[in-house]
Amino acid sequence: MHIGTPLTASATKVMLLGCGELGKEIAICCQRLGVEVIAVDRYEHAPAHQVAHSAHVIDMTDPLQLEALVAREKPQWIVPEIEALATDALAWIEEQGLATVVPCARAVQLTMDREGIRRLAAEELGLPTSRYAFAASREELEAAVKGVGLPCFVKPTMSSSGKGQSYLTAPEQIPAAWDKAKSGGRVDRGRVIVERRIDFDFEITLLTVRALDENGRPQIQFCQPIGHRQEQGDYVESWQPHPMSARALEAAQAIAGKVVEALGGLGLFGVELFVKGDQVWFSEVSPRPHDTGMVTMASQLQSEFELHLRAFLGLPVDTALRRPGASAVIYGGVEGAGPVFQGIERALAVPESRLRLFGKPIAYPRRRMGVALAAAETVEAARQRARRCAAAVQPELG
Ligand SMILES: Nc1ncnc2c1ncn2[C@@H]1O[C@H](COP(=O)(O)OP(=O)(O)OP(=O)(O)O)[C@@H](O)[C@H]1O
Ligand SMILES: NCC(=O)N[C@@H]1O[C@H](COP(=O)([O-])[O-])[C@@H](O)[C@H]1O
Ligand SMILES: [Mg+2]
Repeated sequence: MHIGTPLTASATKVMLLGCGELGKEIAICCQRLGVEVIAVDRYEHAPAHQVAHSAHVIDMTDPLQLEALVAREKPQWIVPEIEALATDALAWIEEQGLATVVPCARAVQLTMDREGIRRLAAEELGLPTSRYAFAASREELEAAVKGVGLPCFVKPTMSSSGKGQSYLTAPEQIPAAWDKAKSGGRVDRGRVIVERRIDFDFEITLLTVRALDENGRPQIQFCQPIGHRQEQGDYVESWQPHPMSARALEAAQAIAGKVVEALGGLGLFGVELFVKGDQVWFSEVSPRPHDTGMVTMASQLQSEFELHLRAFLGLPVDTALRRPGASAVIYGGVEGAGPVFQGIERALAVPESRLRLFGKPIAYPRRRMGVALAAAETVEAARQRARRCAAAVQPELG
């Protein structure tokens, strides 16, 4: 392929829809290859806005605003980075041949909506998932919870990072769960999914890359499994590789391969799986780099962000592990504008550690503001280092 110089008529242009921590790293990878980055998000000074050639603030769930911006900027590639997007507009843009949606518009439409991806995985592909049902009112939710059984999770159909999610152990919790899903998701689509809780030993993200091989044919490759720990539906710590039995790994790769092949397009996908013994369940999949996959910046030859970019540009990819690694989340802790971070010297004194402070302009207690990364001889040592590094960083209001 040819890469045109940024800001020239022949520029290779990528439009990022969503400019959080994941988008910021994609933008940096684009910059390194001389690819022009148009960064779009719902608020000003989002992390990727700060490292892009141009920045826009629009309501990305409004199809008209999205279509107008694409018509003006004429990117070759559109890279969705967040769930809350007018995905039908992306399908229209792709259909009109205006831009290539990464990995492809259908994959984005299906995965950004829990109903689309769950029905594809369970009903069309026949993959093992938790029991589930959908509901569009409080009364339907009551029936859905009864059908699925307790304990269960209630989640808005369009959300991420645990937003609007509730864990139910008793029927009395249903009204509050409905209200939380309506008000706490990234977008209120009026529908929720009820999922029976899976009693797993551990959960993993299997980063799965669909990239062109040397003959120009799409081929699937896997990264080593990433283990992670979640609190309130949001990841707090991840590590790679996560040890698992050969049979479980084989089952995990088979599930991830089927889902990604069915979604299609070129790019990296974060396939979330639950594992108990040799048994594996599909949970969900992101059509883009995954938050738990930030660890790959410490553990792999090519990070998940570089892999995503290389894959959709049609460039060679290498999913090899470099060294065991871990990541630990740094939360806002405080609430307000212009947070500053104390303790950086102490944090970076941890061997083989690195920090990513995202530059989000506003902090709130449970907002992810940064991540500590570390590598070591073993996963356990890397986890300790990442945790130590993260714990040393103290966000404060400036
Ligand atoms: N059916 C389930 N059984 C057991 N645990 C679950 C189930 N659904 C969700 N969880 C727990 O909650 C976490 C978050 O759920 P899920 O991934 O669906 O939310 P999310 O909002 O999409 O989060 P993210 O954007 O971080 O992936 C899971 O990683 C898992 O720890
Ligand atoms: N699990 C999905 C995920 O991690 N998404 C990441 O969080 C950002 C939103 O953060 P914010 O809510 O703090 O603005 C998104 O833009 C993306 O980078
Ligand atoms: Mg998830």
